[in-house]
Amino acid sequence: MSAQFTIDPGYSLIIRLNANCFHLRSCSVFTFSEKKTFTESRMASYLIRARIIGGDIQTWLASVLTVLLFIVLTLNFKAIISRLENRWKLVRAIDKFPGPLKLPFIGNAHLGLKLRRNEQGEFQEWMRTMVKTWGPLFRIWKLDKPCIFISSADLAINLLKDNVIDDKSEDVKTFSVAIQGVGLTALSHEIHPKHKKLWNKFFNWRQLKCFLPRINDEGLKLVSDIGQFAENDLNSNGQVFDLLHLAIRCTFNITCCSAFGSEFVNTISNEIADQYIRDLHRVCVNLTRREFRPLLTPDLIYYNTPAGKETKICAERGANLIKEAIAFRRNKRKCMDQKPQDNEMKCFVDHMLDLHEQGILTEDQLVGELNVFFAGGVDTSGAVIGLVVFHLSLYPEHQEKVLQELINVLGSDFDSNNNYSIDWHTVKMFKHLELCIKECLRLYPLVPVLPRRTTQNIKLGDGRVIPQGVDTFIITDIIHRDPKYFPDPDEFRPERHKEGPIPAFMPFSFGTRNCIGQVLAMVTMKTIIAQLIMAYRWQTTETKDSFKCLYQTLQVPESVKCKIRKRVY
Ligand code: HEM
Repeated sequence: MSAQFTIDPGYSLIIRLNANCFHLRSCSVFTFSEKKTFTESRMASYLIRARIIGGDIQTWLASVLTVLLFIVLTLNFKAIISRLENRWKLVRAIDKFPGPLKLPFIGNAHLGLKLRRNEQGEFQEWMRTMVKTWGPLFRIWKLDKPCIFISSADLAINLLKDNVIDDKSEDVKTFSVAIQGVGLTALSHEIHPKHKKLWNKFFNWRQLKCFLPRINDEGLKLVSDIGQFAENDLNSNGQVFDLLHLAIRCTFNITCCSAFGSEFVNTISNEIADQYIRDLHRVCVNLTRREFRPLLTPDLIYYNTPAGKETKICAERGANLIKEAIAFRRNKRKCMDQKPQDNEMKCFVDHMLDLHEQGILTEDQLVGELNVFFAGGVDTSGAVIGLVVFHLSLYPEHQEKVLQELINVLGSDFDSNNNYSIDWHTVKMFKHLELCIKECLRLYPLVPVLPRRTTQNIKLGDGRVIPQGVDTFIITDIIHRDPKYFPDPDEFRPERHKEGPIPAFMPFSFGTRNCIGQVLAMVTMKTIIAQLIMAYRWQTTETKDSFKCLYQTLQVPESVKCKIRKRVY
């Protein structure tokens, strides 16, 4: 006799489909409006129906997904295997280079935790210790990403010359996104050449010559501004002041003028300019720190930390200034009868707006390129002016030599009112000054680490390979003190550059990603320093050992404490 089941009205028969491997809510429901009695065989037929029309929507979805996943996995099996194989090859290739013990999942991320929290020197010390411990070619695992650090001068020269590390490392790209400045510095090696050509059209001699009068004016303004600190009495104690900020403020105006035109410079108050300089500094410090703490890599984590929030605010303020400047120039162009022609004083924004109007640049690219130009020009030349004046104060014999050269070159242009202006022709004749600038850039390269990425597999002499797509950092700071190329490397000896270019000297880098602003920077630095040296006799209260640089994206002096006395001719 078969068993019987009774179900009252309103009750449901729920049949669970245990066959389902996902253990989802895989049930079939039969609801009855009147009392029902089933025999065992009838119940079995319900069971079969339930299996056939099978479960609810999730069950169907899960089954479909399973099938799809299966198809995708089968089709991509080869790709997955080849990815795993590539990863394995990459790990094997990178681990042939020496480096600290790597931990599972985090690699060497824990090393960043050891960095001291002070800004000055922490990364330099870290870098020097690593080079001492692991040699001129070592690797670091930043979470799962490998990085190769190079401080061998010969290898660096070859890599830069052969243009095989012409992409930019991940951190440059992150940096550019953070400052809303995805421009020339961060572009991938595929599109970079096209944009460099666009920039090069602007950076020609004729164009740069047009900026000299403005550079002269800003230099004279600086000379006049620091007049308040000058001592006339030979023996009295002069007032000590910090030249660094004033010099950066001067190059801020020069960059602003070459980027956006002199009308826009005149609309910028001291507060806004100072704020921009401070913001740029904070962003550089914060983002460099972030690079050394890979656990802060995800934006979601970083931008919720105090440093991340500060970075965002500072970067946004900077980008807004650039957008304001573009809007200002657009309005100005609307009011102009004629746009400036090529042989007239054209600022960088005009050049870029022309390209935008021709459909060559998008609005984002326009903002990005101008942001890079501005950030690239503000902190750089100003910091080096401070650096050079400090060294000329520390080594009075070189200050005297520079002065004699200036007097010889400028001749009758050099009148008693200090109303001299330096032209394109004379600036090239400041030879000893140029040697001093080069020697300062050797001892304190402004970009102490060149952050690149390999664009192909690079086979080294000993058979090891740096695979394509690996972040590669060239430590110019150490290369510039290689005794093979620079005997007595810690000595300030400008004459070492007299014989012509030294291959391991790379303050502006070389190859396709070299500094596009180097001529503008050199002309600016030479003009301003010449004016400062002609107007005043410089002394410093610091010593070679007490002088400190901040070592982050850029290596800039912490301060340049000086005393000056007006020169009488
Ligand atoms: C003393 C002053 C300067 C120094 C020492 C300097 C140094 C450098 C270095 C070393 C690089 C190459 C980084 C690399 O190889 O990865 C570079 C790139 C660059 N610099 Fe300068 N720079 C200076 C001034 C300027 C100025 C005044 C500007 C602009 C107005 C500028 C704009 C740029 C740009 C746009 C790049 C990227 C070039 C590219 O990727 O093709 N720099 N600079």
